[in-house]
Amino acid sequence: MRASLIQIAVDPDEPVEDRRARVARLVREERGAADLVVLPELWPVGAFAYESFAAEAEPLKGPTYGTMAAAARDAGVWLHAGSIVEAAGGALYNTSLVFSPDGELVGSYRKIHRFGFDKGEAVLMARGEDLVTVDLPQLTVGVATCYDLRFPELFRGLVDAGAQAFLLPAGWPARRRGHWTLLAQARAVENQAYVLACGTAGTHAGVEQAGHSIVVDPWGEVLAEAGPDEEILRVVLDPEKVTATREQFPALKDRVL
Ligand SMILES: O=C(O)CCC(=O)C(=O)O
Repeated sequence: MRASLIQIAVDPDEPVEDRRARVARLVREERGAADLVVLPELWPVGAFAYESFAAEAEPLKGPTYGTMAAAARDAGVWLHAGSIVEAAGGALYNTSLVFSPDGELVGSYRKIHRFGFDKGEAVLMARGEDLVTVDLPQLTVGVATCYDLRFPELFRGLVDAGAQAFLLPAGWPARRRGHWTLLAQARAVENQAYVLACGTAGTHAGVEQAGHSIVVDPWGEVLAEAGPDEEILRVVLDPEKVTATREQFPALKDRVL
């Protein structure tokens, strides 16, 4: 299975509408090169652009949904379209969208762990409650978002639900880039699963982004890692590797708690 992670630069000078069109073009250009495309967290607005969340909030089936459904269909790929600021029932959520190659929504995930402590996303957004997995043709993927990466119990829950790979869109700050790489490898090793973690590039709302999107295999080896700027990472995933790793080193079977 060929996967492409598109590490988008989120530049406050680029209007959201233009970025949507540009990202849709980038997804379409993966036609024939990828089976699965992954985008970052909140790339339309910027994960730290808190003051724009309300203005850029959209219903689940809003402009990003429409543009990304069409891009998935045109590219003929499974698309994790990153996340949007979703407006629903008077609240905002950080919601990820996953589309099939027919452009059908096959999964949506509301971020469970909101970042910011007593500020920002943590107070502006409501918390998701449900774990989400999606069955791709050869691989069951579990979905998590950015700060979720720090909470291993969420990933164990996804493994219990059948996940063999984790798709993690993010808007991770450059200041904690070391944690990002370390935690991505840790989640892969402890769960014997692929980690596909796609971050943003650039600086928005005064927060320099780490970039450095990363793909880690079930043994913890880094298959590919981006630099700090906008970039597309292309990797080949082997679903058999998950089975083989779990059989040859069956640590998951020794869980007690
Ligand atoms: O945990 C971190 O260091 C970054 C998390 C974050 O930026 C987010 O969830 O938006």
